[in-house]
Amino acid sequence: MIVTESLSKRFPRVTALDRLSLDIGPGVTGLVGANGAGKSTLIKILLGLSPATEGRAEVLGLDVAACGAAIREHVGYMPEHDCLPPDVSATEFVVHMARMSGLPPSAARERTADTLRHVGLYEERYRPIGGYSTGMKQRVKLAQALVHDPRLVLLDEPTNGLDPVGRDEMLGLIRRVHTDFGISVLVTSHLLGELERTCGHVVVVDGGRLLRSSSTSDFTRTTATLAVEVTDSDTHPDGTAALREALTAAGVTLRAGVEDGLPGAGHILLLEAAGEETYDTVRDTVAALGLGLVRMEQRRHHIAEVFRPEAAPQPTEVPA
Ligand SMILES: Nc1ncnc2c1ncn2[C@@H]1O[C@H](COP(=O)(O)OP(=O)(O)OP(=O)(O)O)[C@@H](O)[C@H]1O
Repeated sequence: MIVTESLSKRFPRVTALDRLSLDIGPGVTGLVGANGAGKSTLIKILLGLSPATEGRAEVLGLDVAACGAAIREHVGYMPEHDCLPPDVSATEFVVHMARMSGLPPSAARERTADTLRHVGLYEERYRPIGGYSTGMKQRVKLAQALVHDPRLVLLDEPTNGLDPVGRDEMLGLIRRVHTDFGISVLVTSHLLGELERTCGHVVVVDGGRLLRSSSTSDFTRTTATLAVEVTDSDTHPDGTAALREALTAAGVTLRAGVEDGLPGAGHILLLEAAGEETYDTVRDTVAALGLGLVRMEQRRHHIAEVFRPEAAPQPTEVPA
């Protein structure tokens, strides 16, 4: 779907992309990176809207330097920033975008109705966009990216500004773009956690460079950490120490580091989650020691760990 070879983009004061080589196949792919990592710059180059300084890129087999218009015929784009006219309705705007993509009037109206229904805006479709919530505006932006039935959509921070419920709804819609319509998706975010749930593949960029590109399952396997907190008991006045010892003996790998900022941070053990069996081992070990299990949860990954792999909690030898 997308191939880049040593792609660079230099602005006078900053290198936004630095020899980035990617090969992204069909499906839903997440492009994750902190603000300024180069995500929007990459998207603009892929759409043929901004020339690269060096290197090359192909989208759907078309060279971005020569075939921008053809690429935009088959690729939908949801920009990051609010760019919607406040005085027109969602229907008017999306029909207009469909017409701009070359659809005849009747097809444009039909596709607009279908697409607005898909994104959950059917009831409000005749109201002016200016009165919409942030979530509704994001849906209009998604609808206009889908209306011309593209093969691929590039979604730039579609969950920006949304509350947790709005985020989940948007992520659900994005998954359905692929499952219901077979459209491939490249979606950017600065939050690794939300992309892990949505994407089959995750690409991480930092400072315009590729940090990592792998399937989400590989990613989760190598970074999954379980946080476990237990109570003390009369037999084990330091329940955490007793559990640490017992889990080490049971072959569970403990990770260094503490869960800063959480209540009872010093009493939380971090473990490498090797699979479902780790949950069973922890539950059985806690029960065998007669301790109370306060929490056992998969720790949300912190983006800093991915950007600075050396800062990630490493498996550690814990003295028995
Ligand atoms: N037109 C431009 N002129 C100069 N510098 C630019 C331009 N566009 C982007 N940059 C710089 O390039 C770097 C990458 O920006 P880019 O917008 O691609 O990052 P991003 O990962 O999309 O982050 P964000 O989500 O904050 O937009 C930043 O340092 C940005 O300031």
